Amino acid sequence: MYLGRILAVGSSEDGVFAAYRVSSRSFPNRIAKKFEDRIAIIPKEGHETDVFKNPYIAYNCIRIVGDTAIVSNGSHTDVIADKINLGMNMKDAITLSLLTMDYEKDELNTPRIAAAIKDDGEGYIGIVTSHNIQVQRVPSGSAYYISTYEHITPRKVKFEAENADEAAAHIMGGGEFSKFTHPVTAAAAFKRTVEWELSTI
Ligand SMILES: NC(=O)c1ncn([C@@H]2O[C@H](COP(=O)(O)O)[C@@H](O)[C@H]2O)c1NC=O
Repeated sequence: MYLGRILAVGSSEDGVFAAYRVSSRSFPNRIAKKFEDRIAIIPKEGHETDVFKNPYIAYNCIRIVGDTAIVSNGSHTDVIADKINLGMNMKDAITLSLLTMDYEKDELNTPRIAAAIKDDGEGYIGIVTSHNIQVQRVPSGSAYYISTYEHITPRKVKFEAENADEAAAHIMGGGEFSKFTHPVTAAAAFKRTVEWELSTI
């Protein structure tokens, strides 16, 4: 089954995570690139001009703002992160940003999906489509995912990861996520004790 872009957030006794996967039929020549406090989705070398063919394929997919990790499938990652950085709560920051930026105006009306999670395990996950907007709490001790196509409401999932590398690997093709086609690249933030660690595949 093809789900398009997929994100997941959650927590267990092992730690707190935010994870992201690009699955893509049209733009498979992309990688996740790690910076100090963020991970970006960018074209592979030789495919840089793809960003002029489609405005939705290069963006920060994960940002860390203090105790909070933000994950999304587009430029709204930065809008949400900036609002949280200014003191807005996660629910309002996600809802307001999804409402304002709306679904993507491409041939598929691709939804925007987003989530944020604090290092205490409390989070929110949401989506805006052409016909709906939904933002839902993620309680500490649970994990949820959502995607741009097919699974367009938050779904509880067993997410097995003890660090950022394992979280990126899990969403790329472990457990439930192994059923979903066209994996391209993945990214994850994980916090066990002191610092958020970041990983890419
Ligand atoms: N975020 C992304 O990485 C991303 N990749 C592709 N899209 C959009 O989704 C459309 C369909 O792409 P695909 O057939 O690869 O799933 C693309 O034309 C583009 O407008 C994206 N936009 C949202 O998911």
